[in-house]
Amino acid sequence: MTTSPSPAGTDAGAAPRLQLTGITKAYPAVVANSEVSLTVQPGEIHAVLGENGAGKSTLMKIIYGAVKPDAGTVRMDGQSVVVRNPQEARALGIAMVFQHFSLFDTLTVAENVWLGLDKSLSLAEVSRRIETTTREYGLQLDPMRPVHTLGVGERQRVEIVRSLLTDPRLLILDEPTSVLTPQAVENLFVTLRRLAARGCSILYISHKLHEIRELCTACTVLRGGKVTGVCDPRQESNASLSRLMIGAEPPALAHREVVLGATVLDVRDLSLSREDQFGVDLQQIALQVRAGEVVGIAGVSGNGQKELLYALSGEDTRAPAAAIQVAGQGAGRLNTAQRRALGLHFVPEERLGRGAVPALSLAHNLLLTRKNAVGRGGWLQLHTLRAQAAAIIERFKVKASGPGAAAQSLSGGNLQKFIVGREVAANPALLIVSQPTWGVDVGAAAQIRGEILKLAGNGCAVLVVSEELEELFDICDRLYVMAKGQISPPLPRAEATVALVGQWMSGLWSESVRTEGSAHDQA
Ligand SMILES: Nc1ncnc2c1ncn2[C@@H]1O[C@H](COP(=O)(O)OP(=O)(O)OP(=O)(O)O)[C@@H](O)[C@H]1O
Repeated sequence: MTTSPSPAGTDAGAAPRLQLTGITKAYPAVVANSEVSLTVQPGEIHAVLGENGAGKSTLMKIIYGAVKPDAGTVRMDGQSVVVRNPQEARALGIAMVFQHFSLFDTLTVAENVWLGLDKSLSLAEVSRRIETTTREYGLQLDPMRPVHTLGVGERQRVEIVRSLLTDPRLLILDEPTSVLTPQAVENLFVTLRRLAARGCSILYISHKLHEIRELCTACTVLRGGKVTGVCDPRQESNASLSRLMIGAEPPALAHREVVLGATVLDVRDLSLSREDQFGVDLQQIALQVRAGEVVGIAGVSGNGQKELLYALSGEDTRAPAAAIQVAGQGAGRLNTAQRRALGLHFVPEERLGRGAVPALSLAHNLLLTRKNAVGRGGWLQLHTLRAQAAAIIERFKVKASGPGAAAQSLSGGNLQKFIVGREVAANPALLIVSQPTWGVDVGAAAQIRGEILKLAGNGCAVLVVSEELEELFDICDRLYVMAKGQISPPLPRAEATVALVGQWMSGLWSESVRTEGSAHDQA
């Protein structure tokens, strides 16, 4: 263990809320943290910034007692502590919102929150507190909903509310805003500033540089497991933060000429009743995507996107055949494999579980969506699989020990790059992708968006479902907005403004279509 001074350069006075010194953690294939020092003052909102695989999540899990460091010391309020598990962390007043959720699907929101608290409160009291907290912080959440009926954005809200209820002294948020709408992000920031003003320190991981500059007053940058800089993000630009983090600025997206081909996805009058009590009924959905264009679906999660994606991907086969046409064929009743045979490839929003099997190698994970390495008699051509996985790793710059690495050993952003890469590299005729750059760093986000545009340039029809308006504005030629199970008329990119799309997110498109220009933000 070392006793090197804090790198933050903050002056003495009250002891730092958290002080890490010389934290090191090695995995067989990589040193995830190497001699990391980090100091967080009471009431400080401190960003941890770094490219995918830089070691941010590992460091946070060490603070929270979920991963044991090989070396280094942790001090809370000047006292040396050894946090052996999350219970001990919570006893010290440390709360954490994870990048991957740790919720029980079959239980309700209130039951999940209750499980994470000490059991001095009754379930009814926990439900009441959830209602008060969600109201106070403007986070919509029904305590009685079973978690399996929630979209990812809503699940994230459960995790955030669960942490808030513990009244933490140090709150760790690992990419909390990846699936929140701009309004929800603003609400969250109000919450976090209020918490900080009360003296709670916050460690904030995000790949969104403008958020870090808006919210955080200190920032530690990691690269390859080492601290490469400590700065005040308010004094930095997006470009300078990018340089600190990846050594360069992300490349600008190349502008492209859109050459439209035939309609590849044609959804007409698609109505489906919800399959569970808390789902959303799809009502008369109509949308088209032509070869060569990128079409976006904006909207707050939980407005039918999940149900629509299930119906489009073939996980739900209840739609009338003609309601979903893929490449001119009625596909409503086809399963996922049959739709894939028509050229439809799909990237779901949940990376682990639906997008990848965590315990399997990257090479074997290819088998989920492609069969070209399965030989006659069903024998696997392992060398072909490996070579395909290696090509994706290389092309999408996925940080992994190789094609044999288990999906769960990858950092969140690197797994996302691999899954998107797997589907893009399959050269689909129709790519449907949900939250394409969720959790990836600025360099990788630019790369994934570039690959999506290139695919469209080569004649692929692309449908992107995203809660990030900026992303949709960046890559889409047309936009639809989903609200309450319905879909808006298409909106050309040139006519889409944040205010108008915000208004449509509350389902108010018929009014703005009638009284053009009267849009004001009601979302
Ligand atoms: N359980 C594990 N087994 C093996 N390697 C691991 C494990 N957990 C993390 N790693 C490796 O440690 C490195 C750091 O991962 P970590 O998840 O901390 O990165 P990160 O900065 O949070 O990335 P991201 O922004 O993509 O979430 C990566 O190379 C990752 O593959």
